Amino acid sequence: MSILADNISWRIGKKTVVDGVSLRAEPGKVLGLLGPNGSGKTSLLRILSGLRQPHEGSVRLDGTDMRTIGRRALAQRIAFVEQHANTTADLCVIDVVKLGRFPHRSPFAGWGAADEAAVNQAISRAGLEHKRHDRWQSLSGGERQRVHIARALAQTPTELLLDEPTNHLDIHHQISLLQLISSLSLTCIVSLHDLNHAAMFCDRLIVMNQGRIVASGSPEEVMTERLLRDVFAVDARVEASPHHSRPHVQFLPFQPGVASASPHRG
Ligand SMILES: Nc1ncnc2c1ncn2[C@@H]1O[C@H](COP(=O)(O)OP(=O)(O)OP(=O)(O)O)[C@@H](O)[C@H]1O
Repeated sequence: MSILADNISWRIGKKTVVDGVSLRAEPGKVLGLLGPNGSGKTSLLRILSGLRQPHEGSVRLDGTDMRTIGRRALAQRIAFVEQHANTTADLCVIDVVKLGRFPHRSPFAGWGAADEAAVNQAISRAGLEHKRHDRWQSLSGGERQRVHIARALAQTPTELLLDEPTNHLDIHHQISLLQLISSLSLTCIVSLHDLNHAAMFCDRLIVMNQGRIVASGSPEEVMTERLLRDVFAVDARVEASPHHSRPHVQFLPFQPGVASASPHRG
């Protein structure tokens, strides 16, 4: 067991954004978080990362209530790559990645061999060796995204949470990032919009709608034509891929003259 959320809810004003969510994320497995825009994925990830307290329910890390774990101890084990992460300071790639070591360093300890190894491995895994001395401001959106992922890996977390990490990446880097995530022996929770990538690389999937979990299970159990119609308001055919045997979704065009029902949001 690694992350266990029990019946958590979070509200803003009168709106319940996360509504009675329970989940379990396990070491060495990738849990995919799916759902239409505004269904509560980011809000849930912020709670699971400890950035936000749920109004109801609890999150446990290896059985310990997260509220009783100090900020530094939390930062030593959970890395969270947010969707619109930015860095305004005038830093180079290597400096941003080094920030990932911050939770592990004491004020009196110098930069050690473990720090150096973690940063180098993270830079290499994110495919950024040739960019390590480039300035942050000179990077493209996708390169910046990969630097944030490298910073999270340099943190050497046991839990890695990523909010739409493939957003700005070209297809090569999307696939290589998801392959990297699925090869790590960490507890990973990743929100994704690409349903085929989710089916290919996640061990289990959770689908959210209006703050609630409406489906969970293996990609085969979750990725059904009915769910795609009911939750995402798309007509699609789902078949086992002959190449990787996971479900593969083929989307059909909306019928002319038939208004597509957009997913219902609160
Ligand atoms: N701080 C906030 N103030 C007001 N509304 C908020 C706040 N945080 C979240 N919400 C609302 O809660 C809902 C869920 O937002 P959230 O960002 O968690 O959804 P999401 O599933 O990650 O969406 P997307 O796929 O578009 O990134 C949205 O309607 C959003 O506007």
